Amino acid sequence: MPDVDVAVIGAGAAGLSVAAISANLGLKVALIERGRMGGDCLNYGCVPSKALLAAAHAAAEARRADRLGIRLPPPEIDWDAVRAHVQGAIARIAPNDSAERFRSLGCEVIHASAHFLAPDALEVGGRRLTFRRCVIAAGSSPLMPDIPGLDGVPWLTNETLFELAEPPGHLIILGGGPIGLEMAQAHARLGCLVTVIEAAPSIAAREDPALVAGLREALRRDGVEFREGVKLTAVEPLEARSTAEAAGVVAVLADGSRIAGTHLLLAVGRAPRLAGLDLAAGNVAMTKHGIATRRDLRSTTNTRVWAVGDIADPEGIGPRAFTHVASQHAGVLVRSMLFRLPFTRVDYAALPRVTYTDPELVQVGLTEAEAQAQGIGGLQLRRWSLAENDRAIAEGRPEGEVRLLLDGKGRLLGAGVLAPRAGEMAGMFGLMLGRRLPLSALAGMVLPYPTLAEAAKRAAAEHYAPKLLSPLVKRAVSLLKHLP
Ligand SMILES: Cc1cc2nc3c(=O)[nH]c(=O)nc-3n(C[C@H](O)[C@H](O)[C@H](O)COP(=O)(O)OP(=O)(O)OC[C@H]3O[C@@H](n4cnc5c(N)ncnc54)[C@H](O)[C@@H]3O)c2cc1C
Ligand SMILES: NC(=O)c1ccc[n+]([C@@H]2O[C@H](COP(=O)([O-])OP(=O)(O)OC[C@H]3O[C@@H](n4cnc5c(N)ncnc54)[C@H](O)[C@@H]3O)[C@@H](O)[C@H]2O)c1
Repeated sequence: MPDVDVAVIGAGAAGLSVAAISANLGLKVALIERGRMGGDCLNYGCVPSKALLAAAHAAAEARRADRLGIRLPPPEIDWDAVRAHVQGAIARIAPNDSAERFRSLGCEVIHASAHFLAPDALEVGGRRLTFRRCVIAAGSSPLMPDIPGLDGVPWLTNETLFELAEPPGHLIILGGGPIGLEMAQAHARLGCLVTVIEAAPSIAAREDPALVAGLREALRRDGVEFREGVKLTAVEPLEARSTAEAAGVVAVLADGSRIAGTHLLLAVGRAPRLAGLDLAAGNVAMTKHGIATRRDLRSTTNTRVWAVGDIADPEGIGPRAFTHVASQHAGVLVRSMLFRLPFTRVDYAALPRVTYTDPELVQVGLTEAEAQAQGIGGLQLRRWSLAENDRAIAEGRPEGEVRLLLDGKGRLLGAGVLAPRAGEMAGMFGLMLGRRLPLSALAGMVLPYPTLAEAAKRAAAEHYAPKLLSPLVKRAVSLLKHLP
């Protein structure tokens, strides 16, 4: 008999969900974590980043309150108190992810590193643990770019950024993806100088360029400097010239320019945490993106093994590093691994992405560029500007836009939004795309007035407006008016 029914490697968002469901269904579960319970999202990712952004947004709100007739003095940033807020948010959520909670659910929680000994056995803290099924949920870590000089300078990643005892004087951020952009705005609004260096021609290159342009402008207003489409060729240490001056880093760019900063944040993507798992001993195939799985998240080479969360590389669609993907994966695993239901597959067609800047950038489904790359013809775009949304006007924030992408038959392919708190609209688009609802469902929805989400409804209604006001319809109405 194996020691456990399910061995879960990693207690981050993905591993915790799988362990909780398996234990609740009465299975014998070992949950193995070598670091902090809760993984990246709780300790070094979503929670601290959103808590820091909340403080930054409060400072920005105080600075721009005069647009509403409220004059406030410039906000004073108490860095220690901001850090206490960030750590307090983590501490408040931590009990949900704690070893105590998972023990109370019936899991054996083991604080150790796990690696494979055989296709049905792990070594965990010097002990051989045999399993019926193993779920690899070891996550991802920051990708280390190959930059000359990096060994000789101090640098930060999301694992160390939230522990800074003092605010950075000038934060240089390498990478203009969601981590880079969120942290750029957070630090700029908290009073730091910030420069973002992005090697690709544009920040957030995967997103709709029209919405990215609006976001870039908003971040510039906060004081963020951008260097896009230029590579970093080297980094050099910057010696402090006096005790009053901070030491730091000089970024040398391919165009010859040099940017001197106090801190360097690396935010150039993620790498799967494959090292040390000894996957060969477990007969588990990997790719450079993670554990090679089928679309039901089962290993392509070891039928006892599944992978979830950032480390899973499902064939044909690849990994996605989001906490909501980790929970989607857990749902797939319940059906595929526990209930053995056939035809269970991961599908990202309705997956929302939100960059939690202010305004927030949302994309659900395809962007225009992605649809064109797939060869989808007859594309139509329906837009509604937040400048024409009553709530946005009332709040003095008429900025941003909703962009709905439709196919030739008027079916929704994707939705992009730039607006304050736009993430709150993402679920609505996810439901539309996930359930393949017709566009008329959105256009005919009764939404509370005044809300920002009405901009989405108006964009959808734009699709029907020409038909509704056509000469044929007008003629029909003029005939119908004669009826009693
Ligand atoms: C700064 C930042 C902000 C983010 N913001 C968001 C956001 O707003 N929304 C969103 O959806 N996503 C966000 N993400 C992404 C999100 O954090 C990840 O997608 C999510 O944490 C992945 O969960 P996971 O369980 O796959 O991996 P992890 O959370 O990394 O957990 C894996 C765990 O496995 C452990 N482990 C690894 N190897 C072993 C081993 N051999 N033995 C034992 N234990 C092991 C690790 O210690 C770790 O705790 C953010 C990420 C970052 C970095
Ligand atoms: N709001 C959210 O949901 C959220 C927030 C943060 C992170 N995340 C997740 O974490 C993942 C990782 O985030 P990320 O921002 O580190 O990665 P990313 O891969 O999304 O973006 C990295 C950026 O760095 C650029 N880059 C790569 N190498 C470079 C170099 N040498 N010099 C300059 N630029 C370079 C890339 O072109 C890209 O724009 C995201 O893809 C996302 O899945 C999500």
